[in-house]
Order: sequence, then C-alpha cells, then structure tokens
Amino acid sequence: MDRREGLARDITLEGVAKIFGTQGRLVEAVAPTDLVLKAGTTTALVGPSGCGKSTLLRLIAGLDLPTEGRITIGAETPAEMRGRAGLAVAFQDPALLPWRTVAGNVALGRSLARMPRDAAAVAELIRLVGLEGFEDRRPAELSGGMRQRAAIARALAGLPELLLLDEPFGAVDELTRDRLNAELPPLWEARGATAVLVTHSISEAVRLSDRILVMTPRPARIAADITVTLPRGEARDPASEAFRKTCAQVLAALREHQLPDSIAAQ
Ligand SMILES: Nc1ncnc2c1ncn2[C@@H]1O[C@H](COP(=O)(O)OP(=O)(O)OP(=O)(O)O)[C@@H](O)[C@H]1O
Repeated sequence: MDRREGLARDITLEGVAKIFGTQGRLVEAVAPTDLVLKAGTTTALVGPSGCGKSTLLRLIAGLDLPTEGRITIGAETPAEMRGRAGLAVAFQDPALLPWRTVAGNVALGRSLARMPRDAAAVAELIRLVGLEGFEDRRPAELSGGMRQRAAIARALAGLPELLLLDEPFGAVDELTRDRLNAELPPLWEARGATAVLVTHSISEAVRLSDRILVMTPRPARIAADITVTLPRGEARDPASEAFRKTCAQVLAALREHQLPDSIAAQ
C-alpha cells in the first residue's frame, strides 16, 4: 500500500477486550471498548498504574491479539500494517539490537521500512534525541533513558504512518524531556502521521495530544474523552491559563473516577 494513502486512515476498535489467563487466574485488562482514533491526530492514554493502558497500546500495535472484538487501521489489521513497517513502536523496554550501534539501530528503522540508506537522516534523528556523540555505542553502554531515546529515533526513522509510544520520555531528566516534548512531535505531526502515547504525566499529555483518554482502574474503560483545543507546537505554553485549565480538566476526570492522586499530581 502506498505510504501517502496510509496517512489518511483512522484506527477503529470494535468491542475490543483483553483477558489474560495466568496461573489459572483470569485478569481482565481491557473491558469491551469501541473507539475511533482519527488519522493524523495524537491521542494520550492516561490512568492509574496497571489499569491496562500498555495492553491497549500493544493490541493497537498488533503485538498482542484481543480476546474479543477487532482492530482495523483502514482496511488493514495492525499485524499487516506492522509487517510492512507502516507502524512503529517505542515501548518502555526498548528492544534495540544489542550487537548494533546506536546509528545501526536507528538505520534499521529505515531499512525495515524499505527506505534507502541515508546517513544524514540517521545523524539528524540521533541529534534530535540528544544522542550526538553516542552514534557508535552499543545499547549496553547507554543509560536506560538513552536507550529509550535511541528506540524513539529508530521508530521515527521509518517515517511510520502510525507511531505508538509507551511512556516515551519516562526515563529521561526533566530538561531533556522538555526539549524532546518540543522537538519530536513536529516530526510526526508535520507528515500527518497518527500517534498514540501512554503517559503518567498530565502536562505531557496536554502538551502533546489532540485528545486525552482517561482510563479507569483495571479493567481499562474510557472514563473521560477530552479534546485538547490548544494550538499545537510551541504555542502550547505550559504557563498559559488555557494550558492549566486543560490540565485541571484531566485531573478532575481522574479524581471523579477515584483514581490515585499519585498520577494526578505529576
Ligand atoms: N502478558 C500478560 N500476562 C498476564 N497479565 C498481564 C500481561 N500483561 C499485562 N497483564 C496484566 O494486565 C493488567 C494491565 O497491565 P498494563 O501493563 O496494560 O497496565 P498499564 O496501565 O500500562 O500499567 P503501567 O502504567 O504501570 O505501565 C495488569 O494487571 C497486568 O498485570
């Protein structure tokens, strides 16, 4: 399928539910969910730890199959889309190839998407995620936060139509996180790609997203569906009144559904 064609496709979840069976016990992680995520938008999933956010993201990524229901991205299943590198993931536990350098791992993002080699594009991504000078290091030589940034660079390298990020900036310091929050989203927004991210930070969700889905404690259900009407990009100033109001709206939704304040306070 043509990459440009792919950029205009919504993600549709119809009655999607996930139940895990472990040690003779059933764990309902995601309650039956209907949802349409519009192409070209960025959606944040927030909710208490263990509620099922990552599970939902893994289902959308095609890394796991729903127990019930189905997920389609246009006419494709997530697995089909992943098979042609139309979607890319950067998860908490970055699955970098240990024998490849940072540059080699990032370049892999391009080759998996069947894109020609482009050392300059790889170098630019490495610079953007703040890993300049570490191009020739292997994952074992990097900190957790650096590995996470290398995984984000690799995910972005293939110009995916759909980008799935699980706490992408969770293990990085505040200043770096602030810079990544400002500089990375334009890389997918400008191309009209769709993004879904899990975050524990309300302000990060408000900064990056067009829409915030507040999830209930497990099994995950959508407790609130909040549209972020602030302008995208740098204009989304965390110090502005409108920004703070949106954060307060998300916090109120978390409180209303009696979610722990540990996440709400961040
Ligand atoms: N492969 C699995 N097998 C069994 N249970 C699982 C599996 N993956 C997740 N679970 C369970 O499903 C529930 C939801 O987990 P999930 O990782 O989706 O939560 P989360 O909201 O992303 O949590 P966190 O914010 O802490 O990352 C948890 O109770 C977890 O123990």
